[in-house]
Amino acid sequence: MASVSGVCTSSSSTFKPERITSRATRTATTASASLSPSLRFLRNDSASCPNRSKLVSRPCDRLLHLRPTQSVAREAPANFSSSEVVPKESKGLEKDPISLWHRYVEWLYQHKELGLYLDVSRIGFTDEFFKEMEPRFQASFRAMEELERGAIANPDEGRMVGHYWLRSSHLAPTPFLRLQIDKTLDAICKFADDVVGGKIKPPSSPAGRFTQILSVGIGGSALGPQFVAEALAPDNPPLKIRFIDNTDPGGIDHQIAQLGSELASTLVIVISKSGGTPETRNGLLEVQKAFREAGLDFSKQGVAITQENSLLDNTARIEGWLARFPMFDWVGGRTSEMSAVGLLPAALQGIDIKEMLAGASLMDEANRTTVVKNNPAALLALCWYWASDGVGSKDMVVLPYKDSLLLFSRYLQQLVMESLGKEFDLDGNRVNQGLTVYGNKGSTDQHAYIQQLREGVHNFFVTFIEVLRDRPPGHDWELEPGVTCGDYLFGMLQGTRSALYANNRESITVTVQEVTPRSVGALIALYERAVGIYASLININAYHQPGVEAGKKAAGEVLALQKRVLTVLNEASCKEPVEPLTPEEIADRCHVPEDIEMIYKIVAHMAANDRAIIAEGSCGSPRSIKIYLGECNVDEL
Ligand SMILES: O=P(O)(O)OC[C@H]1O[C@](O)(CO)[C@@H](O)[C@@H]1O
Repeated sequence: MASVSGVCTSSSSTFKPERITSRATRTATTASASLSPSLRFLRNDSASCPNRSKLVSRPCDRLLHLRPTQSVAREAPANFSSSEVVPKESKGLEKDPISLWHRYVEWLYQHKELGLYLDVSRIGFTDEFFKEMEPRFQASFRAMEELERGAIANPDEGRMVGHYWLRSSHLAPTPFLRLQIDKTLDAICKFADDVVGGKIKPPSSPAGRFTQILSVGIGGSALGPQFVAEALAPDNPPLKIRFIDNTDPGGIDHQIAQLGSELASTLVIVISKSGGTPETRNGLLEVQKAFREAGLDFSKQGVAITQENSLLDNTARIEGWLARFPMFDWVGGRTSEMSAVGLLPAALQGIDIKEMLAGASLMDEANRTTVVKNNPAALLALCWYWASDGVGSKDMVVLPYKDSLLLFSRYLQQLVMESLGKEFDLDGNRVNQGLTVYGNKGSTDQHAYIQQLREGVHNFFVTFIEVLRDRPPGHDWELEPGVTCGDYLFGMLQGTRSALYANNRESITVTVQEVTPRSVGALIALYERAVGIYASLININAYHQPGVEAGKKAAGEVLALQKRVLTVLNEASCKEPVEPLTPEEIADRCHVPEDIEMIYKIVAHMAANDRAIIAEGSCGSPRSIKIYLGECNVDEL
């Protein structure tokens, strides 16, 4: 790969993962030993689960049977003895501090070069569980290996899944793909260097160079860049970034208004893999309108990141936009942070993208070992499976104790939930799988919902993200004798971890030295692989999102219905005198009486936006209203 100077500082690295080993006697928790007989049956009795011994591809039926038990627990009345309904894993966690210390040391994973640690000691999986899962992990490692070799790992869409190649192009299955990856990276670096260096400049800005980025995209075409900008952008980046990630006109207006006269020095990056996502298209049209109104030529400031020949790509090509970068068919939106989607905005903000790639590559390498205890992604998947019974029975609360990692949980929400939340498994069985992710940051959340986590409904496990370095060297000070501000943050994390565990709430802790491009790249890669391994354990396709289509289709139907409503209203409004209509009358004239409720909502929305007038009644009593259009459009009659 050509090395590029400037914003794309090149880095080389060698990899040597290392596990902290200990001669201390292993004392894993014996959670199951102290469970009631029936609860122990639920967790450990493999004889009762015929599939258990040959668990290669689907969650054990026995585990699926946990769902009713848990809904009983949630719905139990206040006077119901909680000990009768508390799920099995909330009991019997190891509490002896010395045994816990041994468990901590025994299971602690360290990646020396990345300065990353993974502590799974506060998840109560047993040795038996670990052994039972081993063959399934070996199967998932084989699946990951095939995926990396270019297998069609997304069978529904007939696609390869190649986000791992983006940071190690030599692994791409064909020379053509390798070339595509390397060429794109070089093009990103060159473009970013030229923009930051002022070689590529906006045509009519007094600043004489680009000062702002407006990123238009949604889902995987926004969440990674948002997370990385928050985590890594310097205090004074060469270009500041803001996002339009919705079709909310108010939000779009706000972003454009905030840019003000700097619109003239704004680089607009429109990101959409498919190139046809309505929210992104709308954002683009709104921004183009703002450019027109400001007398600016959008094409000189517009950049597209999309698949070749998509609608967006063709638009950008025909209109002669400033630049176009490819998204590859084999990279999914939610795993696209290391493609042009994430790398271009990052490089433009002065973030060292080669370090991000190096961190991800090192993490991928570590996750290729087939020894579960030495494989951090597998350890995460193991914990998720244990904590949520392999069926998502518990939610994953992600708590980074670092402001700059605020958006990590939001980023993970899509990565995990769009990947794992599936109705059917790969064999076509209805499984309704998933793993719910939420969280913001510590210690802030301690003053919000952690009260419930400690004492309320026990439907979660926590992942703490710890950052050891509080501030850059030389900036720290003691705000009271012997104690810094960062010590408080550290204390809050450790205190919460202990307090939750004391109340049988399990947790994982991921620790990094600092928030750097390298550690952020590694974190992304860690979770991408954990999702892949976990998906394989539960036998689902992590790389498609059929469920999203239903909402998109329904939205399209609403808009089609609105057009029919407008036609009917226009006809009535062109009459002399004007004929205001009730929702029922509109529904009848549209020949869809069954859509009356939606028609009411459509006219109420139109009235709220001065596009229709309520002649009689009020929206509080839907049957009472009569509505017409303020203007009659004769051309449409
Ligand atoms: O990049 P696109 O094609 O605009 O899609 C945006 C997002 O929409 C989805 O397809 C569905 O919500 C996501 O998977 C994707 O990240």
